[in-house]
Parts: sequence; C-alpha cells; structure tokens
Amino acid sequence: MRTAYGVETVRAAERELMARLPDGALMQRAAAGLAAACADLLGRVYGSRVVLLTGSGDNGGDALYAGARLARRGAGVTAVLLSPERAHAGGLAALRRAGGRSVGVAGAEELIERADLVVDGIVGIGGKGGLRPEAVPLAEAAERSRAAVVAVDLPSGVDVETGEVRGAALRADLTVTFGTHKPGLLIDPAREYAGVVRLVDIGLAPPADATELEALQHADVARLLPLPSPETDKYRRGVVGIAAGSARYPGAAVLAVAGALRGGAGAVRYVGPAGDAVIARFPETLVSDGGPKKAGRVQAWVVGPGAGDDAATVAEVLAADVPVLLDADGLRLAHADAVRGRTAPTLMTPHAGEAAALLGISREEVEGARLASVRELAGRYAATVLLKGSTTLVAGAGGTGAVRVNPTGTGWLATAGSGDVLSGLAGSLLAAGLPALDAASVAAYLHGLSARFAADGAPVGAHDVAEGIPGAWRDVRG
Ligand SMILES: NC(=O)C1=CN([C@@H]2O[C@H](COP(=O)(O)OP(=O)(O)OC[C@H]3O[C@@H](n4cnc5c(N)ncnc54)[C@H](OP(=O)(O)O)[C@@H]3O)[C@@H](O)[C@H]2O)[C@@H](O)CC1
Ligand SMILES: Nc1ncnc2c1ncn2[C@@H]1O[C@H](COP(=O)(O)OP(=O)(O)O)[C@@H](O)[C@H]1O
Repeated sequence: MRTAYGVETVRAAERELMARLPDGALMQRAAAGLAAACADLLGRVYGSRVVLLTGSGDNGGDALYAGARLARRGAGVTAVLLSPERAHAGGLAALRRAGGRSVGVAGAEELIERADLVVDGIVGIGGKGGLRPEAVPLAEAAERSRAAVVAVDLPSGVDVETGEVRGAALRADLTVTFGTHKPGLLIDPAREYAGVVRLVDIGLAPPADATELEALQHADVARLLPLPSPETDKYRRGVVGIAAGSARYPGAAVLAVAGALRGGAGAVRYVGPAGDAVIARFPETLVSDGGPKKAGRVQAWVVGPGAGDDAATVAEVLAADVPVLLDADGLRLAHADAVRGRTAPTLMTPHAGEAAALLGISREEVEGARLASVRELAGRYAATVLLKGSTTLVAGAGGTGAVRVNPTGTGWLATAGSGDVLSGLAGSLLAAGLPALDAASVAAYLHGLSARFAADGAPVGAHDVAEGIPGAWRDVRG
C-alpha cells in the first residue's frame, strides 16, 4: 500500500527522528537523494547549467545543499535567492564552498531559460497560499525553458494537504519528495504539476493510524480479489442485481452487466426495460420481468446507469437490506434520507458533475477540491463514495478515515459508458462480499488497468474496457 500523510503528521515524525540524529543529518539525507535524482535526470552533470530557485525555508536549504553536491561534480550552479537575507545560511555557505554562486531575482528569467536543470526550492510543506507575486515570473520562465524542472518535496504553489491549486504554481517534470508521499502529490490538479514523483527514504516512520491517503498496489488488490473455493457454488460466490438501462439507453444496461459478469459474482440478475438487449449480448444473465423485489435473491444491487426517471425502482432497491451501489440517475433519484437510513452499506459513484449537483456547488469546484468533496459527500450521506474523474477517490462511509486514491487511472477511460462498466464491476465485488471501501477501490483499480491494457496507446470504447477486465485480474494475480 502506498500511503500519504498530512503536514502535521510529517512534521511530528520529523521531530521524533531529528531528536535521534546529529544536527542537519536529515537535511543531508534529503539533499543527497535530491542531488542523485537531479544527476540521473541530467545524465551528464559535468558542465551542465543548474539554477536553484531558493526560498527562505528548509525547502530552499535542501536545494542549496543538493546544488553544492552537483557543483562538486562539475555543474555550473546558480542559486536565485527570493529572500536573500533569509536564505538557509548553511546551505548557501556549502554552495559557495563548492564553487556555486548566488544572485537575486533580477535577471533570473534569462538564467532559467538557458539552464539545463531548474530546481524548485521556493517552498515545500511550509508554503502558505499560492506562489507569491515575485515567484510567478520565475515559474513562467521555467515553463518556457527547455530545462528539466525538479521540485523539491512538492511543486511550489500547490496545496500539499488537498491537491488544490489556486493561482500560479511551478510545473515540474520530476518531484523528489522526502520520507513519505503527501496528499497533494497524488490528487489532481496538483498531481499534474508534480510530474513523476520519486520518494527518497530519509527514515521517517509516521504512525499508520494517521494515514490521510492510501493507494492500493497490485499485492493489495491480489489479496482482496474474491476467488472461488473448491466447494463454492454460484450463490456462495454472490449474485448481483442490476437495475439499469431504459428504452432510450439500453446500452447502459448491457455495459453494467458486462462489468458485473467480470467482477467475481456467481450470477448476474437484470431487471429493467433493456432485457432483450442484455440477453442478446450476454445469454448467461438472469433476466426477470418484475421489479427488484420480484427478481429473486441478490447479495448486492446496482441501480441507476441509464435508468431515466424511474424513481420507484431506485426506492425499491434502497429498501433492500443488502449492499446497494447508486450510480448516474440513481444518484439523482435517491432520497437522501432513504440513503442515510440504510443499515446495509451504500456505495455512491458520482462523477464530478453528479457530485456537484448533490453538493449544490459547481463542477469546477468539485474538480478543484476533490478530497474535500468526496469526504463531504461520504459524511452527508453516511455512505461510501467513489468520486470518478482524473483522480478517482474513495471515501469510506462518514468520510473520516483514510481516503483511497486510485493509481491506475488513465485518460483513455474518459469515454461514454465506461462508468457503467465500473458500476457493474463494483456491484459484483460487493455481491462477492467485499466491504464497500474495498469493492470500490478494487473495482477502480481493475477498471483503470483494463483500460490501459485495452487502449495500449490508442482509443477504446467502454465495451473494450469491460472485455479487458479478465486481463487486469490475471495481471494483478501475477
Ligand atoms: N519534513 C521532513 O521530513 C523534512 C523536511 N525537509 C524540507 O523542509 C521543508 C519544510 O521546510 P520549512 O518548514 O522551513 O518550510 P518551507 O516549505 O521551506 O517554507 C517556509 C518558508 O517559506 C516562506 N513562505 C511560506 N509561504 C510562501 C509562499 N507562498 N511563497 C513564498 N514563500 C513562502 C515562509 O516565510 P514567510 O515569508 O512566510 O515568513 C518560510 O520561511 C520540506 O518541504 C522539505 O523540503 C528536509 O530537509 C528534511 C526532511
Ligand atoms: N481524465 C480522466 N482520467 C482518468 N479517468 C477518467 C478521466 N475522465 C473520466 N475518467 C473515468 O472514466 C469513467 C467515466 O465514467 P462516467 O463519467 O460515469 O461516464 P459514463 O456515464 O459515460 O459511463 C470513470 O471511471 C472515470 O473515473
């Protein structure tokens, strides 16, 4: 499991470690890791032109000590000091001893444009607000420049705790972060500013119960996948009910069933007006004519994809005492009290637009503040919430615990109907007995992986994503 921690937790772990180490040792570990990453990126250090954008805190100190290491290997290193009188004294002295020089911001843009490497040490976890005005032209010059940009700990200007970006921020090709990931490095829009993230181990050990974000890895998903035991039967594996599709959108039903069939449940029941389309494509589906109550036993329901205005079906499903996944029209038609009053788990899977409608804010606000939005929804509805989009997040019911961030997402998923596939897949995992947080995060993981494999660099449709799911399972199981 990859984990990320908030600033207070990181600082507490840092204090604890520093108390056991000689003065400055931690910064030296950080600077050594940073210099090694810069050297890798440069290829040839000797003769290269390196510019350090240096703020007034320890983040600038890291940049200066790393610059000293590069200068000792023959790089021409210039530190641009944003607050010359408050620059890290030890770091600046080390840089000068190694043959580096320092300048103020006047003329810095030209230096940046001619550099091979720009190191962003303006602010790290101590940054407040976005970039200050004097740093904005430097960020713009770095973007214009052909230099590689390496951010120290995190790109300056992004909100380390939330991934929000308000105003200008440095855009990095590589972020070298110390001790642990931070939430902002894993959540868009900040994640995009970070580029590739490289974690340098400096010996920090934050407590597990303070985890802010978790990202499942292959091994975690492999442990959670529901596998059939030798004595299993289709009912023990779980039966998932799909109430989806309409005369207008029969395809949503077909795609949700497609996802469900690949999710590990023993059987898929379908209720709704698209039975003929479903059976034509997937003859193994158990199609029933009545509503959800008459469909026979199910261990989890999926309701909503392409369902139109059928509020009665949504209410009927919500009254069932089994896990329920609410998606698309189901989110719009569900009564908030009916969701909150449920005793069995509820999983809601909105995209940003649907989340915005539920929260009464704009889509842009949700996209700019994904972490706060997913926690808020999970709190308001007492439900597990999977917020879809460029960074898919899953918050457990109540919204207070660690939020799961999906690491396999890809822009190729942004294609009509792929959300329907996800809902069926997650519903199937619920029916197989996974807790809602695991069902949602495993589904998002397999869904993203499947899209990556199916796309392989070229566009795909939602049905390709569904068909790629078995390949994603096999890859995860190794
Ligand atoms: N934690 C760890 O494990 C380790 C941490 N290490 C490193 O230390 C970093 C944290 O250092 P830090 O605490 O000194 O804070 P930092 O990010 O340099 O910024 C604070 C300074 O910036 C200023 N400032 C504030 N906002 C600003 C803005 N928007 N724009 C411009 N300036 C702004 C503010 O001054 P102000 O002007 O507000 O008085 C203050 O002086 C961390 O990210 C990592 O790189 C490693 O060396 C070792 C292991
Ligand atoms: N930029 C993106 N990067 C990664 N995944 C994305 C992106 N945009 C959309 N997705 C994913 O694509 C799927 C789209 O779902 P949804 O919006 O419900 O579409 P539909 O209703 O057409 O099925 C979701 O799984 C979402 O997370």
